[in-house]
Amino acid sequence: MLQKESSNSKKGILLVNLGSPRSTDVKDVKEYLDEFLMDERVIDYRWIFRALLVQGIILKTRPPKSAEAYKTVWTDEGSPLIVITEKIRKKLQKLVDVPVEIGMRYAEPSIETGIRSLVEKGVTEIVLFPLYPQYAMSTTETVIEKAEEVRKQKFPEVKINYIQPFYNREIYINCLAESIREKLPENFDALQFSYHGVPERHIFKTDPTKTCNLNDCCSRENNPSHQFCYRHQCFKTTETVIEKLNLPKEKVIVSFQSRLGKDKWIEPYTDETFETIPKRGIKNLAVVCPAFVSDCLETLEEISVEGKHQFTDAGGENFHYIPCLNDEDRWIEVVKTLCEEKLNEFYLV
Ligand SMILES: C=CC1=C(C)c2cc3[nH]c(cc4nc(cc5[nH]c(cc1n2)c(C)c5CCC(=O)O)C(CCC(=O)O)=C4C)c(C)c3C=C
Ligand SMILES: [Fe+2]
Ligand SMILES: [Fe+2]
Repeated sequence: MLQKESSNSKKGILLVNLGSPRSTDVKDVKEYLDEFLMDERVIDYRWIFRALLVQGIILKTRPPKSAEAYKTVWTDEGSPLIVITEKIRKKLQKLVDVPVEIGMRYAEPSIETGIRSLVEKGVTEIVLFPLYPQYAMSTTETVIEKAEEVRKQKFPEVKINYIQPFYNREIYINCLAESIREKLPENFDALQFSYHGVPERHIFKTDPTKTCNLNDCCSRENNPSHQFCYRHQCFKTTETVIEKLNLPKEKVIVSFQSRLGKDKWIEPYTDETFETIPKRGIKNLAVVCPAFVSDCLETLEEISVEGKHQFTDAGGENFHYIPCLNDEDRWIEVVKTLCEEKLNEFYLV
């Protein structure tokens, strides 16, 4: 179906996610954080200042704390993020007749490892799928930059076609809405959409129009800045999902989690929201994290464990975490459709 008989080229799919440390040992967590935070698209300071902050400050204190957090979510098979990405791969592989591999932006299996595995199977044309619904410099952009660097240096004969952020694709929104609908508790006072945050500066930096003011601009229809505005894309995801769910806006909260450092990140902050909403009468809360397609440290520990404590300590009664899409069959169908669209584009060029 997807392999063209007459073509000499062989196609393949690479699913790319963020990546996790090799193990929960402090030295492995340190190595992972070093690679992650020294990425100029994550901590976007000049090299010398980034090195001073990351190697001089963060890596001196954070690794043991992060390692403890990872221990609370680690499974016998390994990091949830990698285990779930591998499950997605296996299910997708059953539905398509081209090889499917995974690659992580940080640590192993790396993007290079993934491309190499495909090349060893004879693949010359790759559809690379960054598994992030919304665009961010620290996610989609860094994945594409890294893959291009690896391709040019190690596999110049290979072509790569990139799947773009899919927050505005109806098939994805329908899938997410259905998944949430099935998991919502019968009674809840509010549904909170908690997205991973980014520093405000990142939004300004990637705005080609230099018009986004991080305010009403992000919610306005048809603004050319939206293509690279993570904040807009998170709001749009929420808006279209709640429309499908027929939920009134008054019952919905949007917030941004996981901030790091002293810079101003996009607001409101998830942890502060958990601590203030019980006082506004919200005692029964459902929470979903649509910036992640697979559960990971940031959902399983920061939200389901820490977030629940923050909410109940502040007077909240019931905290219901709604898992990510993970390897749900309807999500695998969406992954397949998005990959097939890009595989077919190879035939058009
Ligand atoms: C939408 C996805 C993500 C964005 C945007 C993002 C930006 C971002 N993250 C950090 C710092 C950290 N993130 C950490 C973990 C982590 N981040 C994402 C996704 C996004 N990050 C995921 C899926 C995970 C979990 C990985 C896992 O193994 O499960 C961590 C490490 C954990 C910790 O020590 O807290 C850090 C650090 C920055 C600075 C940033 C944007 C600038
Ligand atoms: Fe915006
Ligand atoms: Fe992160």
